Amino acid sequence: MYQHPDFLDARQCAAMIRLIDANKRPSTLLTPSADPNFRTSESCDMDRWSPDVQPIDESIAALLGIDPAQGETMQGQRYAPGQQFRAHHDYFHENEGYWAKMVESGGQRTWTAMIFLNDVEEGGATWFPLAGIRVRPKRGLLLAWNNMNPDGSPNTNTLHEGMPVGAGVKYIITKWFREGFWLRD
Ligand SMILES: O=C(O)CCC(=O)C(=O)O
Ligand SMILES: [Fe+2]
Repeated sequence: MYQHPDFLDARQCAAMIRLIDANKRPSTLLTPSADPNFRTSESCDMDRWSPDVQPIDESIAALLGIDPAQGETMQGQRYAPGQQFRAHHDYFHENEGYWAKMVESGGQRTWTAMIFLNDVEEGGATWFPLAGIRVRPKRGLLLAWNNMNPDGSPNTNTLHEGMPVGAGVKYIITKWFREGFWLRD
């Protein structure tokens, strides 16, 4: 797992927060969970062609050395106090019903990049219980990790959780990359 402090400046973070507040709706899951509190945040698509988003989108791809066309639509996420995203992997489970659709949209997820857009008063850390890493929200801080092992198999040690916010509101953007092309012409 890599960390890049101050990847975004205060102005860029504020612009992303404004877009999230304007467009947020309840977050969804690819596979329904038996736990109604599995993912309680709100999310939105960040339009990759909008003037505030495009430079950020492209700078994340450049940092990772990945073609921007392999990147899914960036997600904005907002967690109010008590909201969370319980432990999960970002890679797809190839035995699930959704997998055929994912193959058509670029295949497996490889890298995840996420950026904290604000400092949070209490809680809201991103926790990797198997890797033993816990990162507190810090405005502008980017985290990146590869969900795959070198041989292309899913790295189960990337299990992670967006811990419940205690006080304040947590805003992040998340960018997932595919092994193939998400965008095609
Ligand atoms: O909110 C967090 O800290 C984690 C978010 C996350 O895991 C995701 O967007 O896939
Ligand atoms: Fe995740």
